[in-house]
Amino acid sequence: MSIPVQVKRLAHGAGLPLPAYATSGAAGMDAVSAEDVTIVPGSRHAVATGLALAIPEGYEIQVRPRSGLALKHGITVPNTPGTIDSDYRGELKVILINHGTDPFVIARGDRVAQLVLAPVVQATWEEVEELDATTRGEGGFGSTGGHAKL
Ligand SMILES: O=c1ccn([C@H]2C[C@H](O)[C@@H](COP(=O)(O)OP(=O)(O)OP(=O)(O)O)O2)c(=O)[nH]1
Ligand SMILES: [Mg+2]
Repeated sequence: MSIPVQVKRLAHGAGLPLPAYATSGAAGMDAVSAEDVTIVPGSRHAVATGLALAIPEGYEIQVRPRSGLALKHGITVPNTPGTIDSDYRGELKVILINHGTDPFVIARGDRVAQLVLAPVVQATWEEVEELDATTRGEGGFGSTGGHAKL
């Protein structure tokens, strides 16, 4: 299933490929950098994509890390999954952080993250005095234990 999403190339995005699915079953479209930039160990950068979007109402785009960059270079998205709201018309940027030991060199055109289109359900609060009882109750944060019963 696919739905149309409007995309506008900004001036510095000219000539770059649009985010694309690498295979027919890919969940995410790989987005490319519109800039040459080096991220030194421990630092962050909002990488320009040269793109602005109009995502249909009722959907969002999630910005997720690429596992290859995470495994090989310690490069990830600190706010993962980044949220691109349907009403955002500014430039889509990919925030990256270098958890590795070496400077990470990005060249314009490098695929830096993946974009996943996802449906959004908004909540309306229904405030109550009492919540229903459950088996879990207030237990959380490891309350069910950690070791599998072998
Ligand atoms: O990785 C990201 C995350 C966000 N955005 C843009 C699109 C999104 O719609 C907007 C706001 O993002 P978010 O709500 O995560 O940030 P905020 O810190 O809450 O800022 P704001 O007050 O603008 O909502 O910034 C990006 O381009 N890349
Ligand atoms: Mg916000």
